[in-house]
Amino acid sequence: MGPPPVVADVRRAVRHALADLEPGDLVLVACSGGADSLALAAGLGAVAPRAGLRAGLLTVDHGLQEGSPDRAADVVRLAPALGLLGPVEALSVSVGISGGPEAAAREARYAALSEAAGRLGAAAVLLGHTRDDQAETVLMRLTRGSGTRSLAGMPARAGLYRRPLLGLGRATTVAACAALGLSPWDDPHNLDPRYTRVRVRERLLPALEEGLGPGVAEALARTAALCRDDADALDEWADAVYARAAVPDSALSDIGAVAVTVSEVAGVPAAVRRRVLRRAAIEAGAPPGTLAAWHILQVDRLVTDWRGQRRIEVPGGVGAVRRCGTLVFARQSVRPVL
Ligand SMILES: Nc1ncnc2c1ncn2[C@@H]1O[C@H](COP(=O)(O)OP(=O)(O)OP(=O)(O)O)[C@@H](O)[C@H]1O
Repeated sequence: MGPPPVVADVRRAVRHALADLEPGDLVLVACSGGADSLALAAGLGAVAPRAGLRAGLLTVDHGLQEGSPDRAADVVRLAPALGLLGPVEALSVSVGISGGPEAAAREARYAALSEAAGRLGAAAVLLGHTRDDQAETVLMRLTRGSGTRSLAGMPARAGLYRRPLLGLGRATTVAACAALGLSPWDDPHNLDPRYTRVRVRERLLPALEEGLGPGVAEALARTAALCRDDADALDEWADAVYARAAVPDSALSDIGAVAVTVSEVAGVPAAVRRRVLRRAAIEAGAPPGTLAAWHILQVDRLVTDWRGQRRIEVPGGVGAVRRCGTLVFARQSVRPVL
């Protein structure tokens, strides 16, 4: 008799996500002890031996909640029973408060996971995000007025990180844990309505399903996948335009400034042009995370309708300045040199 269907679903998803790895490669699962990452850890433990992969586990103790060291210790103890026979580590991080405790904890967590993965020579680190997490992410971004790249949600792969469970619902991971006799940890944050994500999960999505019928989460996840394809195509197009439009001027690149020829970008579709401008701003030093769509819309007006307006400031102390036939992006500190 095979495993219960929900357990088989998780294993299939893990197998599919790891299909390109070579025997002997090390795969680590980032496990909080919650249902999603616990089901994922069990899936990895079952799949790795047959694929000839080495499998280990990382759990992060943010030190923000009472009992979190005990939770981390429980996860570490459980790992061998799940079939994870490679390195298993509990990583302690100290979390600052800038940008809110949620964002700070996430940043510290990814830094610790990346450091450990590098030190241990891992070929991949698995994260337990599910289709429901994806739907919540897309809904939050939709209501902030995002473009296709942002509506594409979380990628199945980014660098070392992989998200094998993006095609499965949270109900599957909960059922898989139950079928395997595992007791996931319930993060009290997951019920705290001060968090936007909790309100989206507990109130907004249920209200949407009540009003519009079931399947909203699946539909949002499908939208993310479609947006990803569109965004990838537009990025490729924008790369080609950028290669033509960027002015090869060593005096500019020496000081980290970037210039774009206006006539090369003026005639291309707005979605492509905005991507070119975004890339130029980033190359001049604007931090991608804080560069919003509306910043780029303002910069775009320097191309399409610039009478009167010559300069737009974007995050990171970077300004875009229209100078005759070019748009120059430069940090404030180097502008006097220009
Ligand atoms: N304390 C932890 N230790 C190890 N891995 C963790 C921890 N917390 C979260 N993760 C990993 O991150 C995944 C997503 O967790 P969660 O949804 O709580 O994070 P998030 O803050 O929304 O993260 P993201 O920025 O990736 O969306 C988990 O399934 C797990 O793989």
